[in-house]
Amino acid sequence: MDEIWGQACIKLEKSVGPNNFNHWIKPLRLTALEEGVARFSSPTRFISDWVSRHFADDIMGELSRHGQHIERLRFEVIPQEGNQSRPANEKNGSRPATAKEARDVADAGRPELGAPLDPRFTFGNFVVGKPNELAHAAARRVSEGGPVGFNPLFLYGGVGLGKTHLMHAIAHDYQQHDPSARVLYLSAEQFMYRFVQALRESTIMDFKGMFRNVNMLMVDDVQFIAGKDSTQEEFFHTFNALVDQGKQIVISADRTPAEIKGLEERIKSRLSCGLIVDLHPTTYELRLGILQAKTEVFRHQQPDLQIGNGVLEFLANRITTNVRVLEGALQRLFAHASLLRREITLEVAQECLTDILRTNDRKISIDDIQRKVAEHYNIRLADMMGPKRARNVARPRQIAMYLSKQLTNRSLPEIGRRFGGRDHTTIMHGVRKIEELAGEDLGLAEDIALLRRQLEA
Ligand SMILES: Nc1ncnc2c1ncn2[C@@H]1O[C@H](COP(=O)(O)OP(=O)(O)OP(=O)(O)O)[C@@H](O)[C@H]1O
Repeated sequence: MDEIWGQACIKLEKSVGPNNFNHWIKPLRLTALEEGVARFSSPTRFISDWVSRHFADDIMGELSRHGQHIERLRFEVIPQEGNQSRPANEKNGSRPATAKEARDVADAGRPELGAPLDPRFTFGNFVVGKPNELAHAAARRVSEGGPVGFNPLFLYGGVGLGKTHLMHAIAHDYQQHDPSARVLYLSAEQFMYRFVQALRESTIMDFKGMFRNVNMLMVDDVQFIAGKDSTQEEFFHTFNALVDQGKQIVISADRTPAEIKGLEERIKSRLSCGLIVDLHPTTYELRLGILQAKTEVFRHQQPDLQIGNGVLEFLANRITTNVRVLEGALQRLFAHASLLRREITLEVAQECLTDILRTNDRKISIDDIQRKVAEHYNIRLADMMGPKRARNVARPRQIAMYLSKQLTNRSLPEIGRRFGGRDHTTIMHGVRKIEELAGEDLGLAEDIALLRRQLEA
């Protein structure tokens, strides 16, 4: 049995990755193979549930490749010593989940319990620049293992700036330095989900055992547990138990611990004990660096990819919100280029990314639009807001309404207010009218395209 399982394990470690393997599959023992059923012993129910949900196909496939025809897995929980006892430094028991927590779990349906690591999120693929150099250096230091002067490492920053990427990179490298190390990475939402599930299924000791047995715990988006009292409490105990054992903790959030409303003071102070570093909004240079690096990778797969001069610079200039959007834009351009087998020129990029560019364009204001349109049609700026209904005034006003809708993030009522307190239905009518007319009148369509280009320049 041990030999068959040993051989299957060699393959499984490759197919599910070392982190998943060490966490979930390694603790299992194959005890019997009979009538299409593989029987295992597992130290906790948590592990067996997880394995049957996530890795059953891999295991059955692997065993079948070794001459066994396996259709089902069965688990018997045989607790290892210490798993049933309450951890020594745990003074409080677990509070029952609050109604809100139970509801959140129910609302989430049946979310994935685990969080596999993304193989693309490595240090090698992380572009370092001024805004993220400190976070990167701290992450590198933690990933080397050994005693680290700061625990936890708390990474924070706005959406899509690389927090998750850095956390996965830490986990990859840490695991590489010590392949037997157990790294547990999950989002705060998953932490809550697992906690509530453990309460419901009376497996809380397994839950505690699982979390206290890791070498490194990484919790992403910790702001999620704000206001969730029982989860916070459990998190607090887990945190303390690990820190007491000298285990490294890495946390991420969208703001500093002090700024997370609804987070208990004692947790805020614990989270602030280590090193708090932020990922600043990207600069033009960093965005360009990221675009160049990603283009380089893509060029390896598709050597004939042609990107015209200035396209990457244009994207770095115009898409300033977050790296995820920047990546999405680039992916779309690559897909476009490989389908049409055409060089990506500046014009192609502009056309292909109109929607992304539009929502990213914060620089265009309704004021700019009104001014530009008034100037173009030679009417007074005041006529944009005024009541005149003569066509030579009303039409440009509608064009300005249309462009305001297209080029800014303003809602119809907001646009209405900026056009002399008009109702949102008037704005909607104006927008539709222009869409309709532009479909029939080439001159008007060209006028609009010209205005748009001038505004976007
Ligand atoms: N410096 C960087 N170099 C290369 N890729 C980056 C960099 N920063 C971010 N990315 C990429 O941008 C995308 C978004 O990053 P990530 O998911 O890590 O953001 P996040 O800060 O965790 O966002 P959220 O707040 O939404 O969780 C990922 O695909 C990531 O690889």
